Amino acid sequence: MDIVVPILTPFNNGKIDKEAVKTHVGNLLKKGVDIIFVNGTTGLGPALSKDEKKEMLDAVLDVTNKVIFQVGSLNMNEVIELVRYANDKDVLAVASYPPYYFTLPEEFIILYFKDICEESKHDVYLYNYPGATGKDVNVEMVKKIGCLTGVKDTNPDFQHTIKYREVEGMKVYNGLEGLAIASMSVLDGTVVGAGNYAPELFSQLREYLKDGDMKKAMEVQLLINKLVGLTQKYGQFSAVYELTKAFQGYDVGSPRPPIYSLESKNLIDEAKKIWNK
Ligand SMILES: O=C(O)C(=O)C[C@H](O)[C@H](O)COP(=O)(O)O
Repeated sequence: MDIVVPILTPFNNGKIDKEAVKTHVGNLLKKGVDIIFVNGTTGLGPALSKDEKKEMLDAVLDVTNKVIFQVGSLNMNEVIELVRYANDKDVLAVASYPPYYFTLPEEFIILYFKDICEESKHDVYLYNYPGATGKDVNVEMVKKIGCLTGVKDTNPDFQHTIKYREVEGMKVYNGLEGLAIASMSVLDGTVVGAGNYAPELFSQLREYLKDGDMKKAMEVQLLINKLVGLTQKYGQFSAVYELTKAFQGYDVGSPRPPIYSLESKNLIDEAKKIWNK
């Protein structure tokens, strides 16, 4: 039952604040988080330069090697450079979303992941996020790619996620907070952006599941849903920064445009009414 957090990327004056990264990672691990997913969606991965992606990896590795390093890009030279960079590092895996924006034949997506596997000394995971990339790398494609050993499926269709279990030995996660209770019950765990600001809730959820207390587990899941729903009302990728500061008690800088900062006291007031931590 892994709790994987796609860590936010803390910016100060447009630059990555490495000390804030280290403080945040250290706190998350103390609160029961098992793995840090670097350069994911919550981490604004697609909006980072290749050097910033490396910077984030190095900052997190200063604290832990329980890292999945997301390397996806539309520039294959950058993807390969990031994979090679990770080859010299101690990480659990590299991961990538499929090439987005362009309409591509299935064969090109298969070749993309095969090229990454060819270059990587580490396990290679799929970050499947059809809602954002417009591509669904389903279990049939995963079988054709033949070298992926893990998947984070950000997908409200839990049947779709479960189908990856057909691939022997593959680590399977779902990336939606609303499915955390299901992911921690029958998958290898959950990947949750809300884990940045409420790691305690996912740890609590896991304990209740381990104890077989489904009533309490569902209560925590419904509380998580309320918090995530609130962030979506304000703009979830900006709200994560404000809620992390409010609930975890340290500054994590701000997002960077086009993900603009939120200056909203209402968000914090409403969030504290939901979760009186
Ligand atoms: O941030 C990441 O990298 C994650 O893995 C978690 C989810 O993939 C994203 O938070 C997107 O979630 P939604 O926008 O709510 O669909």
